[in-house]
Amino acid sequence: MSDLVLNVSGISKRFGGLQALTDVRMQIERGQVYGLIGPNGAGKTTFFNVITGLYTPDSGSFELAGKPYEPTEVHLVAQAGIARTFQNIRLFAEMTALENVMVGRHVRTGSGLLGAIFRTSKFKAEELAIEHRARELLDYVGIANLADYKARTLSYGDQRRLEIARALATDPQLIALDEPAAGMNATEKIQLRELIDKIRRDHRTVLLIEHDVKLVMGLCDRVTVLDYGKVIAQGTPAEVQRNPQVIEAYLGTGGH
Ligand SMILES: Nc1ncnc2c1ncn2[C@@H]1O[C@H](COP(=O)(O)OP(=O)(O)OP(=O)(O)O)[C@@H](O)[C@H]1O
Repeated sequence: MSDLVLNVSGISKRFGGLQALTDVRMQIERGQVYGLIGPNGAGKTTFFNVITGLYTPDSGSFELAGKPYEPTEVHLVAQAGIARTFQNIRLFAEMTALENVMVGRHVRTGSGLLGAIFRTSKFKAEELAIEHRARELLDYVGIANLADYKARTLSYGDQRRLEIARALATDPQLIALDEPAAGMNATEKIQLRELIDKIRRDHRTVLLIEHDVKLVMGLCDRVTVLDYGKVIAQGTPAEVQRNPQVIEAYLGTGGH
């Protein structure tokens, strides 16, 4: 039996007169790197925003790891098990790399505000554990040496790695990466690819929106192609690349 992490059924979203998503369906299995591609304005970001609670869909439903999942409020999304990065990096610029990851980890801890105020022993032990895990994650994404630097001083590629570390810190069922390769140079892209590969080898599940078709085709297990908010193809990269609708709508334009 397949192990579905995210089951998307019939998601539609309209903005005024614009139908941004129409009946989008998708099934993402555990351990997959799943690509979502499409020309500009196809609805990729809208879909991300729907699964991460920023927009409410007009119709359709989700199941996350077999349970109904209603992303109604942004802060509940990480708790439910979806972590994301953003097209325009959103780190806490004045906090260190380590502190940024620790913030992500706090989603999974319990001693709460009173524990923090009174600095209970449970709170202190928990903080130490959080710091330990955050350091492990910085090491995992390859920037352990930058732990004490403010996020804003990191290179672009390292800031993207830090965002991924922060997302992983929430122990997500699904990590959603919104154009992680945007603005990266060739070397950074190779490193990013290696990192996503490693994340998959560790049996984590990744949803990837990306304009870099080469990266998507080389990395993803399955791909969904959106055009004008509709799914026009779904399958392995090889299947999708052969699909005439895809060639016409997207790959044929050569512009992405
Ligand atoms: N908040 C909004 N209000 C109105 N229209 C919106 C809103 N968000 C997105 N849209 C419209 O919905 C359509 C899909 O946009 P979306 O940003 O999801 O596409 P995309 O595939 O992510 O594009 P890109 O590759 O350019 O980022 C576009 O026509 C866009 O103008």
